[in-house]
Amino acid sequence: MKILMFGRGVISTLYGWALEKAGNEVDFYVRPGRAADFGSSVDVDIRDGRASSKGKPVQENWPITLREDLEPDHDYDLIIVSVNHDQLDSAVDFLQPRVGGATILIFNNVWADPAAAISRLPREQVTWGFPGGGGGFDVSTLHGGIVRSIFLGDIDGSSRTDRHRVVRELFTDAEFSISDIADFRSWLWFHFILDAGIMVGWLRMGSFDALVRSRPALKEVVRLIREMIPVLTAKGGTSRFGAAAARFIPASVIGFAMQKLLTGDNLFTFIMTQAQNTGHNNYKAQADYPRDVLADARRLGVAVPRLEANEPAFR
Ligand SMILES: NC(=O)C1=CN([C@@H]2O[C@H](COP(=O)(O)OP(=O)(O)OC[C@H]3O[C@@H](n4cnc5c(N)ncnc54)[C@H](OP(=O)(O)O)[C@@H]3O)[C@@H](O)[C@H]2O)C=CC1
Ligand SMILES: CC(C)(CO)C(=O)C(=O)O
Repeated sequence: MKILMFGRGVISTLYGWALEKAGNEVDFYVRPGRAADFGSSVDVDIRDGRASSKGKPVQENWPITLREDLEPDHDYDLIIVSVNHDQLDSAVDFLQPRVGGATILIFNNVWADPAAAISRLPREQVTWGFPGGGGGFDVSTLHGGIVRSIFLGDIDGSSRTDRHRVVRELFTDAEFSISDIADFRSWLWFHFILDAGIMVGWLRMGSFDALVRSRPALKEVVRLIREMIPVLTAKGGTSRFGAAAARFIPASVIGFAMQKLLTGDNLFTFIMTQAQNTGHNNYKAQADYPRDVLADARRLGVAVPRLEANEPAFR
């Protein structure tokens, strides 16, 4: 398959690498003028969790093809968009006259209404997913990892199309396993709330390491997540299993489980540590999550006193 990764960010590079190794042709679209900054290869220093749960170490210099334009009659089969949630609008603006016959996979956080966010694209060409991996760039070296699982979801029937099936096959052929999510809009919003809670804790404690070492700080993250769930439902989402668990299981129990997961010798901890150590999550990237949830809470009249009390950390 001929694939265009939109941007040369962390997720697009990780999954572009995996998909090219699986036999696909992969190019990157970058903003005009950026190709020279990025150069013609990436130093990859990652763990590949498809073969083993701890991840097989990979270190290589990977030659890549960057392009600074995209003609409307291009012949890409698939365009994978993985940008920061506040960049999705501009990505859609760019792609709207240039979709051609390609399937678009939106593969990032979304806090807007997903259907509205892509309303300028041909709806039947759009599929939805979310990465399981992550990390960050240290200058031109990519540090992080991919886990075996990726998420593919349904928004308004999008998972019943042939295009969705082709995307599914692409990832399974590349040795990924798929977690299918029926109500992906609620899943995306719950995931965003999780990130918002973690980012408040991270900002307050000064680092991800400090956050995961502190049981009280993790407990506070759980309480924040719990408080934000009504924002998700006020937006029209439903309280899924994760949200229900966050609501009814005591914060101390979830805090304990989070600490076990986030300090353990596992690929997830490794990925988060790489994201932290490379400075991938700068202040803006962290503060955007709780700030956007708070803005919607205020707009929808949902009381979030705990989040408001933490506002100085992310204003
Ligand atoms: N990194 C991680 O550990 C994880 C990230 N995610 C999620 O995945 C998504 C992507 O994250 P990540 O890859 O880390 O982000 P990055 O900031 O590394 O990558 C985004 C890339 O998209 C480019 N881009 C954005 N808008 C445009 C545009 N209009 N034209 C051209 N290029 C554009 C950016 O370019 P520029 O720099 O020039 O703006 C950047 O290179 C986010 O939603 C994130 O929350 C999910 C799990 C883990
Ligand atoms: C891992 C994290 C919080 C930051 O890198 C992220 O972007 C995500 O999970 O959505």
